[in-house]
Amino acid sequence: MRPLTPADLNPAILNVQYAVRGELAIKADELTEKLRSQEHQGKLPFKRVINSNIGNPQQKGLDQPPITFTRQVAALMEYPPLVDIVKDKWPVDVIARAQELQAEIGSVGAYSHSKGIPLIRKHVAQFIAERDGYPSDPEDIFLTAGASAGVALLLNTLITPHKTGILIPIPQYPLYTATLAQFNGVPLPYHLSEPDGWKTSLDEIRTALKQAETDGKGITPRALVVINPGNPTGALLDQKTMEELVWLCEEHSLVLLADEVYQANLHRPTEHPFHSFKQIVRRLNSPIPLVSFHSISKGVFGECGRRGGYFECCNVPVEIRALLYKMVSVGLCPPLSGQVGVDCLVRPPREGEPSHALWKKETDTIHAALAHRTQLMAARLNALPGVSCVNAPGALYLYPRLELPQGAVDAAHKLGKEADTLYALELLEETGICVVPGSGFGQKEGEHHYRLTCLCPGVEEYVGMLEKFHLGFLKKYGINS
Ligand SMILES: Cc1ncc(COP(=O)(O)O)c(C=O)c1O
Repeated sequence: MRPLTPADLNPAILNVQYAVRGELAIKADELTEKLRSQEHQGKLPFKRVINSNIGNPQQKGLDQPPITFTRQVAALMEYPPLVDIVKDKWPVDVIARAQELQAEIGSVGAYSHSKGIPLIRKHVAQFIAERDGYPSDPEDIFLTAGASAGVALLLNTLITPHKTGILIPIPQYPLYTATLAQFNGVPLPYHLSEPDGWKTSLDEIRTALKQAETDGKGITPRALVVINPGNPTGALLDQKTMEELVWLCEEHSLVLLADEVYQANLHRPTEHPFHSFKQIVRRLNSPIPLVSFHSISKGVFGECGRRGGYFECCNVPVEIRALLYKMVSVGLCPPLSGQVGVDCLVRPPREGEPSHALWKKETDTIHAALAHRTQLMAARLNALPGVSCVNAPGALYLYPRLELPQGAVDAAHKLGKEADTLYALELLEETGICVVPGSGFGQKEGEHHYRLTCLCPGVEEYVGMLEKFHLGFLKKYGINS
């Protein structure tokens, strides 16, 4: 029998790249294994690997605690007889919530409706209506296994192979480039403006559209992806830019895909508030098709392993919604534990309810820690020679820019790598800190960045390690004069 080789596989799969779990993450796993083995005891220059490469808040070593309310409801959903043990100990609103969901769902071990449990979709619609001040229809809501599943479904649905252009921001979360590669979509990159705090530039988008029109490849631009708050940049869109983006979608008949998974991660909400695209589209009375994504993975909820999220369709014709329903039904249903998580996300305890005080204390503490770390890390990174870093107002990341010595660029090229990859690899080998090089998110030729999360506890020690490494790296490769 002839052996199976990668050449036998779907070539689109071979083109998929996903840096967040790429070379650096693989190396980090190897180092974690080494730290565990007797043979390498004491031989590495650090005691633990710090996973700063991925927004995984509850990861071991980062230790962001789960929200008690969510876990109590989830526990009762998993094992309803638990109520006999906890009924005098846990708040009555937790028990009432779990019983309400049990009455609707039955066992979390059963398949549900393919779009998700109707009652939970109703709660999502109520959450959206309250957030935006405009009604939302539960029939427009699809619960998903995280936002990623929704994004993949929409891209797969919109793409006619090799002909469909999807406008994506650069830098971007590599879910988009990876999924476009998988489904043979054509990325139409538009650059965010770093000197303006990673602002979204309409001119850049128009340039990308013009290029698609004139390059003779017959690409039809079909959708505009906007990530707000941004990953990896943490930038937030202002309402004026959002309005202009909606009009641009009208002008070019584009579907707007609004990735809003970081909507609750706001470090300076008075100065940089979040506005949903749904609100802007409704306020402008715009007819553009909009699909917006949200998730239980981020915010202060951080339940990313539970795989829960939703998307809302707005101005999407009923027959297209029906096609989406057909496609999700092929996968049967999103995980029930994720759906329960979505219910807790969109229906937290209200003021006056017994669980509210603890919920507020826990969520306030996490928000404050994320904001503090972001602020401190940005200030300290900015004080380093050859580093400039936008002090991100949102999301879970910083995306510092590096001016690297020519010696480092040359050394990296000899290894067939980008200089920021070399920087990230050496950072990992010397300190155990795992970050993602900017090449994984897209950047302009000759630029270097890396993305790190603001999820690491012990921020003073952590940033101290980054500083020491950076100065040593500049010395090793010769500081540019
Ligand atoms: C911008 C963005 N969208 C979507 C996702 C995927 O989130 P989920 O865990 O809900 O699939 C992420 C995860 O990091 C993200 O950063």
